[in-house]
Amino acid sequence: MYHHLNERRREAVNTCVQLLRDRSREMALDPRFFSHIDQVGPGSVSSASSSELSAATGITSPSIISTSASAATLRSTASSPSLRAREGVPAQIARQDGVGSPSPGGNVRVVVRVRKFLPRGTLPNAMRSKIQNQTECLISMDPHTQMTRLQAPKRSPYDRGKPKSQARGKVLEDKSFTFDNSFWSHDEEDDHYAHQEDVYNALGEEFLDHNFEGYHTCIFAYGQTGSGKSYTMMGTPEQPGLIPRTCEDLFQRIESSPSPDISYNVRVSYFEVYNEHVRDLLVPRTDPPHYLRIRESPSEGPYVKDLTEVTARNYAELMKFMRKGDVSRTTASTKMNDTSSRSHAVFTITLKQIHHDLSTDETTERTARIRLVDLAGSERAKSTEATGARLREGSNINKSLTTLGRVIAALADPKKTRGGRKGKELVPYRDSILTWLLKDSLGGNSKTAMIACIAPADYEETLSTLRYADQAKHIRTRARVNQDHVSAAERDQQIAEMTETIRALQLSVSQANENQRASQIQDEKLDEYQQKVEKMQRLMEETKMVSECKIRQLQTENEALRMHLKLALDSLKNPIPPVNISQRQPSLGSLAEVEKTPSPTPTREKENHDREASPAYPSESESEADVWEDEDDEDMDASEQEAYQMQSHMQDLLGDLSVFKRKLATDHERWRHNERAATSKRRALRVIAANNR
Ligand SMILES: Nc1ncnc2c1ncn2[C@@H]1O[C@H](COP(=O)(O)OP(=O)(O)OP(=O)(O)O)[C@@H](O)[C@H]1O
Repeated sequence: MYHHLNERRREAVNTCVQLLRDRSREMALDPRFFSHIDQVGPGSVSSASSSELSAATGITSPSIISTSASAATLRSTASSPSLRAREGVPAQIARQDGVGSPSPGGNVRVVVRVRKFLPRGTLPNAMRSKIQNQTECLISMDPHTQMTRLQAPKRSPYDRGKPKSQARGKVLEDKSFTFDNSFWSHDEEDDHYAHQEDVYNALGEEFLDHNFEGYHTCIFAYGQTGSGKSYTMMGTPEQPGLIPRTCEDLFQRIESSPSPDISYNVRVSYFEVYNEHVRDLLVPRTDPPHYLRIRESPSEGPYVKDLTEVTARNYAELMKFMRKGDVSRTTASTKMNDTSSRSHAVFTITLKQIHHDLSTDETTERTARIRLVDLAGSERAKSTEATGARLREGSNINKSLTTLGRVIAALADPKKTRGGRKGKELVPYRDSILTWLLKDSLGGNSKTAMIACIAPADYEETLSTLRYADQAKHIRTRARVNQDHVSAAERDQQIAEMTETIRALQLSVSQANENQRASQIQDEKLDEYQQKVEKMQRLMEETKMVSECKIRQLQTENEALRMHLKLALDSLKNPIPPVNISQRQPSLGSLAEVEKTPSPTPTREKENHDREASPAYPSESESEADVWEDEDDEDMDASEQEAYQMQSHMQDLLGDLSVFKRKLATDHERWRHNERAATSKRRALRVIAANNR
């Protein structure tokens, strides 16, 4: 039974290979591709044949046989031009029906690339000494089998000649691994030297084909620091890497699209994960840095909230955004790399293709996400001799890469990924920001490739990278075409719904504006009223002060009058006893003296004369006592009169005072009443203003 099944499987694969060869010849493929296919010949398909075929073509065997897009998929090979995307897309889009038609995923595609020795002048100090010690290249690659061989370094002189068991250090062995591609970028003199262009042709182009078919893709570069990740992904202006080449090819394909029925929309975002924080690379740096949050949606998986996503209308615009993000990326000079990437950078292009079929009036939308990730390099604190911030960065980089390793290990283990909920929880995506964000790319709806970058002369680091990569080969993702098919009726309904939503939104916006205006008016009124109240308060206080001053003055006056009155009454009650006349009458001698006085006043003279002439004036001979009595009586009358006048004046004053006091009390009461009213009005206005906000 098993044998029979195996036989049938072999037959099917052979048919596929034949089909593949025919189609490939039709398209005049790169000869390297044929040599690759030849490896997957009838003799070699029995063990793990499907995965080898997948390695050779980038697709899995079931899809070759069964999907309607098989012919198109066959054209999407490592070195083929993207004819499928350029020619086939319109037809395919029109042909595809249903929402996100399922298509089998595939294994993560794993390629490895070894870099050259770097010129000594360009090397950081720490690497110079390292390379001085290890000038031999430990890597060899077979372009036919795509095998990468890691040779153990020569044993130390101390251990030379001794049996392995007696050697002092660890016994190092040669190791071999087979990957989907082994890119030899060590010696340009060699025939199989892989330039930047070759890497793009073998991997980037095929992945772009997948994008035009509607698949999400992800290519990430992994490797120790200084191994060539950024060179492979970004490259240099003279030698552009995978990202700029993908951008260029993308717009070339769009611009040469033969179908006028398809419109394209390209959006781009760029972020970095630095010290377990996400930072938008398309917005200017801020101090302190602004980090973004991660959310998870049931349909799209984890995503970065509020990430800038801009539309790029042509290649130049796309490159402008790429450069802008690149400049903003966190890099630093370390002992291992002068421009070491201290963060994981994720460059994402979203390609939307909208095809409208005029004959049926139907619309088909395909959305593909192209994720290109340049990871920070794994590093050993000992090699980098990092301290402080660099050491912290290094440990965070290592933490996320270790988690990535655990995620890869879990995904590669069928026991952990198969089955229900329980199995899924075994993949520790959430243990680092990087793995959480790459969740979909690593184990979900995506076609994914890993580029393992290695240095030519570092046995231990290279072995660890190759083991990592070897494990990743076993991961299967579940990529599907992300396509929405909308009939004319559905589209009309959508438009009606959207129009309704827009109307409701406009209404709420205008309502909000009105509310804002009303609250502004309320605020202005409140301000005005407050100003009035303050003015009134000031006036009241001034009036109060004047009143107080008046009261004080009146009180003083009152006091003075009271004293005066008291004195007057006292003097009335206790009149001054009449003064003895003899005391007052001057002596004759003295009168004589008076007479002798040279110049009596004319008045006195006149009085004397009058007195003599008029009987009304008593003569001097009349008794002096009578004169004094009359004078006393007159004095009494006058002072009594004065006292009465004063008393009545005082009573008037006291009356005025009490009237004034009453008035003051009324004013005070009115002022307090106004104050209370103002306070309650203020409170009411504050409540109205708060309700309006
Ligand atoms: N294939 C290659 N051909 C020529 N030069 C290369 C190649 N790969 C890497 N280099 C050079 O090696 C140096 C280190 O490479 P790169 O900066 O890409 O390393 P990295 O892995 O990104 O390091 P890090 O993780 O520290 O950022 C650079 O000077 C780069 O130009």
